[in-house]
Amino acid sequence: MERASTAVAHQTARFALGRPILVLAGPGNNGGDAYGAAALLRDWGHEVTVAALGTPKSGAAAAMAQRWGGATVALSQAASRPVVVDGLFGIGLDRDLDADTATALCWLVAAADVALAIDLPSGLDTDSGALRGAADGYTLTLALGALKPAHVLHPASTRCGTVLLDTLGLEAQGDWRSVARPSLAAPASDAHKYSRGMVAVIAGEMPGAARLAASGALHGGAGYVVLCGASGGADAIVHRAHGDLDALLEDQRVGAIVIGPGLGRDDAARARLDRVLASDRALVIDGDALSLLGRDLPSAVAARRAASVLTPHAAEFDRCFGASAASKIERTLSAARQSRATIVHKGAGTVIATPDGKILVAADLTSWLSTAGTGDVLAGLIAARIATGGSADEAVWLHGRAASLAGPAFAADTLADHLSEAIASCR
Ligand SMILES: NC(=O)C1=CN([C@@H]2O[C@H](COP(=O)(O)OP(=O)(O)OC[C@H]3O[C@@H](n4cnc5c(N)ncnc54)[C@H](OP(=O)(O)O)[C@@H]3O)[C@@H](O)[C@H]2O)[C@@H](O)CC1
Ligand SMILES: [K+]
Repeated sequence: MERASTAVAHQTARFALGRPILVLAGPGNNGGDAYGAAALLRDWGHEVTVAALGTPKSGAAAAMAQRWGGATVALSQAASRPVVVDGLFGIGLDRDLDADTATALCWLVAAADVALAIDLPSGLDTDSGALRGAADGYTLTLALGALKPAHVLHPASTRCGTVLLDTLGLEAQGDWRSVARPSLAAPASDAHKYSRGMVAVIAGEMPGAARLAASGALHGGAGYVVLCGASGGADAIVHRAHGDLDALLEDQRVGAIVIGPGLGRDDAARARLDRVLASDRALVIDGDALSLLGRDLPSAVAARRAASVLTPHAAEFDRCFGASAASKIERTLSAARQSRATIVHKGAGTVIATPDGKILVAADLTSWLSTAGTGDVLAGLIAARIATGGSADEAVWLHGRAASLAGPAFAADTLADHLSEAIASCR
């Protein structure tokens, strides 16, 4: 707590630039950090007011309140100040903020020029990222010890402002990371279309979706893309008939296969899916393929010899793994272990988990991605990265970057056109 309050005081001083500071102190150790920071800031010459909610419950927090030693006002009576430091609740919040607390907090944060949250904005559920009365408008959140799921999971992450981490010298190593810009090399000087990575996309009832996936693969860096079961367009994608499926599955040059976008859910689709699942090719399983398998998916995929990547959105995830109140991070990790597959759990805040327990989170994806067809492009892009020796998280980063480059209200058809520029930024 000494280290936490010192870190909070330093960060507050950097942003306050001499302006009056209001510190909000709750009853737990988050409040302890707040009292300690208030005492330091006062000792450094800042004008500090403390608004208290309840009285400190732990010995450490009580000691910090004693160190402050000055007057406190009740939260409900606090006047706004240009700088507000929120130390009401952190990771110990276990129920919604009551209405009076939420109202006072929202008003004080909105009225401030700078609002800093200690560890987390008060009123966020740490593990699930749900809102439990939190205010909007924080400038920054100083995460203490380690990042928590609420810092990256939607909707909580949208309330944090800029998140800074102070590890406080603790060994609280998180088992997850943020998806980061990958380093991608240009193809080797002797590369040819097959060595660059060959991707096959299996089409079905709605060939447009499969074509989007093929386009994602082609523009995502694959050297050769086959679209199986859809007729031609004027591009570099090679078209094959459904009758060629078995030959494709035997072709050792095929580095990854996409199945699901526009596949359909009839008997023919199911038969194709079963043949593909039985192959020893790396698979990206998306859309209709996930829905066709439903609750049989974990065992069907776990039995495969080759790598599988599953790309469900929230409803598909529930369909395959069942609904649960656990956090998106926990659920995705458990699903990856169960199915022995990499899971790209899409949504506002995409969570990626691998069977060996690696977790990556992409928090800051543009909300313009929420349009039909972008998931198809992602499925093809993942296949391209895998076929070229890369990983699903590289594809998630490139997809997010291409979406940012595409600007507002883009159509999925044009998303792949921005992948070249996204890849160019990965040297
Ligand atoms: N752990 C570490 O390594 C470090 C932790 N550190 C700091 O400690 C913080 C965690 O402290 P914490 O565990 O005391 O929890 P905290 O968030 O202060 O609140 C719990 C209190 O609130 C209460 N309460 C709960 N919900 C409520 C509600 N809706 N409305 C009203 N009351 C509610 C609950 O009591 P209850 O009423 O349930 O009996 C309890 O009294 C952490 O975020 C970080 O800042 C750093 O100092 C250094 C390293
Ligand atoms: K807080």
